[in-house]
Amino acid sequence: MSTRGMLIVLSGPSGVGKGTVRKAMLKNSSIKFDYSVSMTTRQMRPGEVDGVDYYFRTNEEFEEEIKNDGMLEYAKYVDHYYGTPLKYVNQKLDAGIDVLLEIEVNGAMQVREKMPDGVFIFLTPPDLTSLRDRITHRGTDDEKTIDKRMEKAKKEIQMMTSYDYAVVNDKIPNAVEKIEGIIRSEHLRVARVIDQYKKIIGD
Ligand SMILES: Nc1nc2c(ncn2[C@@H]2O[C@H](COP(=O)(O)OP(=O)(O)O)[C@@H](O)[C@H]2O)c(=O)[nH]1
Ligand SMILES: Nc1ncnc2c1ncn2[C@@H]1O[C@H](COP(=O)(O)OP(=O)(O)O)[C@@H](O)[C@H]1O
Repeated sequence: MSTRGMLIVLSGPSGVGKGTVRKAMLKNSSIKFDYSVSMTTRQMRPGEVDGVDYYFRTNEEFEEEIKNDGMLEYAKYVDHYYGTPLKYVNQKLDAGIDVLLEIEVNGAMQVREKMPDGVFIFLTPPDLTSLRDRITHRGTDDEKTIDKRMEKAKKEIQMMTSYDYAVVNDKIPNAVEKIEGIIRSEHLRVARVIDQYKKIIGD
């Protein structure tokens, strides 16, 4: 029997660099995992692709998924729904593949309830000024939305205490290296590997 995959939850305020760090890990890292594409009702940004960046859905479609118990978790964030389709996550974990979720804090806390053996990592900015700079520099939000995201960011950073690990995204390679270290160590936890030793130590 193959060991079940590990669920890795990466959260952090909007603009901290979650997507950038995740893409860097998928591209270069020796760490293997699948990324769970989220569903959202927000508008597609230029360059985004349906099914790759998000599954872009209408409010009605999203609410139908919720009703059918199709979501592992979901939250409203700056007036839009965001959520994790449950089926994909379970399929991958059952196949022994690690899955990474990149989600905001309310959703992460729902996952904690349902899948407590996940690994919960909070990505933080070096400071609030650089967070604002990154969101502004990304050029995807107007001033009003940036203000909303910054207000939300302060509250989100307070939620850091509910996570297992905190990683500062000062430089992308540093953050990637730290997250890789966390994942490697988590794979060695006795609780995760004990099944492989049952033949030696008995039940
Ligand atoms: N709860 C939850 N949050 C999500 C999900 N997908 C994305 N988010 C979060 O929703 C917030 C807004 O996402 P988005 O509009 O793409 O902005 P960006 O992540 O700041 O580029 C971010 O904090 C995301 O991490 C999801 O499936 N569930
Ligand atoms: N370590 C970093 N230093 C400087 N800029 C960064 C860093 N990480 C990400 N960025 C930039 O910050 C902006 C927001 O990053 P993004 O990955 O979209 O954040 P998130 O997914 O958390 O909303 C992007 O323009 C990205 O290039």
